[in-house]
Amino acid sequence: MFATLSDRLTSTFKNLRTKGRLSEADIDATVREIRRALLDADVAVSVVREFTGTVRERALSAEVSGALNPAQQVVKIVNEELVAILGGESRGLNLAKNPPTVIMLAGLQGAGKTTLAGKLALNLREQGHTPLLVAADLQRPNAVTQLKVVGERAGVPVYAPDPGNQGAEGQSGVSTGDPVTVARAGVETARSRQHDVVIIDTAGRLGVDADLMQQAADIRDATNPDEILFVIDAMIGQDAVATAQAFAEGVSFTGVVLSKLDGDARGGAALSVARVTGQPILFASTGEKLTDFEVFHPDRMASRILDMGDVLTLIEQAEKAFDADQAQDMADKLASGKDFTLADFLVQMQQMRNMGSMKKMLGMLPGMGQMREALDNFDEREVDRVEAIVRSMTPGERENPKIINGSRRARIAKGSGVTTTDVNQLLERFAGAQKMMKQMSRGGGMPGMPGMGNMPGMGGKKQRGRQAPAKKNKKGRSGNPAKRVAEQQGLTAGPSTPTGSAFGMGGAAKDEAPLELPPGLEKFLGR
Ligand SMILES: Nc1nc2c(ncn2[C@@H]2O[C@H](COP(=O)(O)OP(=O)(O)OP(=O)(O)O)[C@@H](O)[C@H]2O)c(=O)[nH]1
Repeated sequence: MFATLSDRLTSTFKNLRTKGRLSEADIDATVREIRRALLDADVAVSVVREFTGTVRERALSAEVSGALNPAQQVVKIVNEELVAILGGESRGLNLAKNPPTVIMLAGLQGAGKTTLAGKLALNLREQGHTPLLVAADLQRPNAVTQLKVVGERAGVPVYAPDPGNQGAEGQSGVSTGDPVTVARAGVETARSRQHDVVIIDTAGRLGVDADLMQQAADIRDATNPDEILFVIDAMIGQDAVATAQAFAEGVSFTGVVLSKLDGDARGGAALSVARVTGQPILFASTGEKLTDFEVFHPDRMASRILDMGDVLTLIEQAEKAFDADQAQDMADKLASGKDFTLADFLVQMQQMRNMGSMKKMLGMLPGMGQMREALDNFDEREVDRVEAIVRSMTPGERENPKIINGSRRARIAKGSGVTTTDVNQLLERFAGAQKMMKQMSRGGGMPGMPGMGNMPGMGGKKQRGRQAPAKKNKKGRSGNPAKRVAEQQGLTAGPSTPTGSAFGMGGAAKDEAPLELPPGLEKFLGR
């Protein structure tokens, strides 16, 4: 995602001086590089012009402040302007006062609407809503079946016209051939069956055409949606703007969903659409699986583009995947001085797996752009191999790896289909990690990371009482201290994942000094 743009921008900033003042020539040279990088990433020309104009103006008039050196000042400006073109503030879905909330999806063929319908439905269901999917894409022969499959995976019912022309889900009088009638009947069904959200999947076409727009507009008029989400493939490059404008005029959408953000596309659509249409990007689709779905936050996306990581999204995904009680039990166990065992490691690994692709997760850490090659070469199967090795051990061996002698190692290797060297390496690495964990739980801090032992929540002091799982409180603020501080400051928080807490690591405390720049950026600029 934005790999090339990210590399180009970060290498531009690296060349900036960190002392003295930037001359006009320095700023012009930097702005030129930024312009090229954005154009090469397929960002719309009008957006690039506006963006670079503002950055130049602000960089020229920036006061030299004691807190930031000139390079940091430019990065800060670019970061803020990126957030602005990505839409500034993020907003959630507009939910109807009188349910059901009607959400209509629109976009070109293959944009990812049907897939998105399933992802959104799952996401809403997980939040306690009771969505109903409506198959109003009757253009493509397989679209209804596809939505049914997606609905089944998401655990969400689908209202679809009956192929036998008996109507949808046994209802009579619904023609298979009329998407407007199906959409209207779908909303009525949702109302009568008390679904609080209806998601209407509509047909796409290869290109923008009058029929497509008319059909979308007719469905809109028949169902009066609370949200019309325009789904756009982030890989379509410069066509994004014309397509978005056509849909904005044709159906007047209220929000954008970027799909296929996982591709190594240049990603220009992401950076152009919100600005050009004036409508916010609400969600991002980042893969083919139902869980490859994110709420879009302009500030976090800007942070990723500038290789400053996206630790908040990482934390949220961890919160979803991790069992808070299990994590707390682990923290308690370590704080009481007990060893972290291979059985614990297995549990941790399973929870990590629930978070999805390791590569994607690692990519959200600050500075990972500089390790892209290593990341690209990261073999997800390595995790499978490690798990297979641990699973081939007996419970006794997992509790006490010291008993694993030569013959046991050979047996484990055979059982897991690896070599004895692989088993040896894993045991060595594990012994090192176990030692580190012990040191941390005694308050010695993390080896090689001076001062971390003094961080709040770190070290051997047992936290009093059970820590509440990192969920939002009644005011909608995060229960996670690091996240709460970040929310208050509008910044990306330092690492404090449930895995972290499982290892006895807390996060930033509430009374910590305010950060001026996201931690990733500070690290990147060597502050
Ligand atoms: N890599 C990737 N593939 C995606 C993503 N979203 C959708 N796809 C794939 O893109 C293809 C088209 O997605 P659909 O959801 O069928 O698109 P659609 O907009 O409903 O298409 P029509 O019904 O023909 O209008 C499918 O193969 C999906 O698996 C994504 O975020 N990342």
